[in-house]
Amino acid sequence: MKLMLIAVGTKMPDWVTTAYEEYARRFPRDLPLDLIEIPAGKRGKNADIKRILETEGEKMLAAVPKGARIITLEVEGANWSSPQLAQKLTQWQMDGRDVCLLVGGPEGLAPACIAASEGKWSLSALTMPHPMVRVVLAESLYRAWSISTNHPYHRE
Ligand SMILES: C[S@@+](CC[C@H](N)C(=O)[O-])C[C@H]1O[C@@H](n2cnc3c(N)ncnc32)[C@H](O)[C@@H]1O
Repeated sequence: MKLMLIAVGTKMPDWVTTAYEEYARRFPRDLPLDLIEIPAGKRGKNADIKRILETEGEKMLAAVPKGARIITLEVEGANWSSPQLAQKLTQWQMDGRDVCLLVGGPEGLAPACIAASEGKWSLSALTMPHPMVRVVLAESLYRAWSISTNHPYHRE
């Protein structure tokens, strides 16, 4: 099984890329965390935000492999503790389907992505900038993996 982070936004600041890769590179071979960046639509003065969101959503869903489980990152989703996330990760691994984690852009996720979601995950009740979400998500999943494998990274 693989984890795929499908996120709106390219050209992240260096600190985001460095921090994200610091965690992403730690995942084991049998559970890689792959990143697919979806270019954000141009948000000019008279931009049609609804259309931009729809286009971003279409591109995100097109990047999801057939049969994969879609988890959307949403402020109003469910809060999972690290041990709960570790349980979810173990269940997902047993189930064998790839897991796609969808992170929206400045206006959030397209309705089509939310409709396709099999689980809504909130990292916090606070709204975070989408570059920050990548970093917190990668660390949280890495910690969950470390709990599920008794790796010493996670200490109570
Ligand atoms: C800047 S936020 C979008 C804010 C937008 N006003 C909204 O309500 O969705 C960009 C993306 O980051 C993710 N995000 C931001 N904060 C989050 C949180 N606390 N938990 C989970 N995902 C979050 C969501 O996927 C969101 O679509």
